[in-house]
Amino acid sequence: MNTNTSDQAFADKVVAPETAVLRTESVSIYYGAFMAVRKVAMNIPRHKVTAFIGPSGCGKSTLLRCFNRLNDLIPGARVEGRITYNGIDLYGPKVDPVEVRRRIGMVFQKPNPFPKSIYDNIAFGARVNGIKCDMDELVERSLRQAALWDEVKDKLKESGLALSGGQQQRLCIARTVAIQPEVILMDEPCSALDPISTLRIEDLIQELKEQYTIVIVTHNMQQASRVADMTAFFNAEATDKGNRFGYLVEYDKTEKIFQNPQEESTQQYVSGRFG
Ligand SMILES: Nc1ncnc2c1ncn2[C@@H]1O[C@H](COP(=O)(O)OP(=O)(O)OP(=O)(O)O)[C@@H](O)[C@H]1O
Repeated sequence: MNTNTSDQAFADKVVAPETAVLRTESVSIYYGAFMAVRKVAMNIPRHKVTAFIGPSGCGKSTLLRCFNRLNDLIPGARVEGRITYNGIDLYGPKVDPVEVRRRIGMVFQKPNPFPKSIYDNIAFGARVNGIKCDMDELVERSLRQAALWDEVKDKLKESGLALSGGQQQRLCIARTVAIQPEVILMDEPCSALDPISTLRIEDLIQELKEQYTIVIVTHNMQQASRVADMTAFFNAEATDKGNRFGYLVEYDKTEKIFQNPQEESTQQYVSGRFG
């Protein structure tokens, strides 16, 4: 196990702390007594795409969910160590998790539009989050940002559920950007989509990073190499009790992870030899 990746000084060399939006300091994550993720120290840079890769069960989604406190909703889940967002302790006593989720949005594996019109999919979330503006303008701007406007502009009153899977996922991205977050977390956003829809979402991710910081979990190695500026490789290791905990093996520029990784296990994983 690479001990550097639990060391803050090392994390600060990979991504300078002043350029980081999110920062984990020796973060371990538990479900009850089970430690799912062990001692992660990493900085997520602003206006870049960071990919989390690694075999199933190594804790990628668990860590991602902690970035917007979605794990709070799972009984028994808890975080040890510190996660900061723009220098503020995300789990501090004065921090409102609802506000955290407004600033740090999430797009899930399976597109999950509301059973409402395309228009209301965007307007509803914006209203609930107290955004007061010209709603027509916000709907158009968000759909344009999600590269969906041209396909839906003539049917805004139709159900979001009537769209194709790829369109639904772009609608979910439009809904997320409408709330004007700073960070967008994506948990395998293309795994339920066909290759063409996948490429559209990947193009969209490239455009969105101009304005947002993106963290994406993906099992698709080519996707990570295509979209991510930084890549974190996680793996799982067995404990004496037979449990497996996830840990960060290596985190660096995507090019380095794919072409010249430091750790042998990273090399094996990115070349498809395990996982
Ligand atoms: N709600 C939960 N309650 C208890 N254990 C959980 C829960 N969610 C995840 N785990 C456990 O935490 C560990 C990490 O799971 P997680 O889903 O974060 O991994 P992952 O790397 O994202 O996997 P995958 O690539 O398969 O999605 C696994 O052992 C999993 O069984």
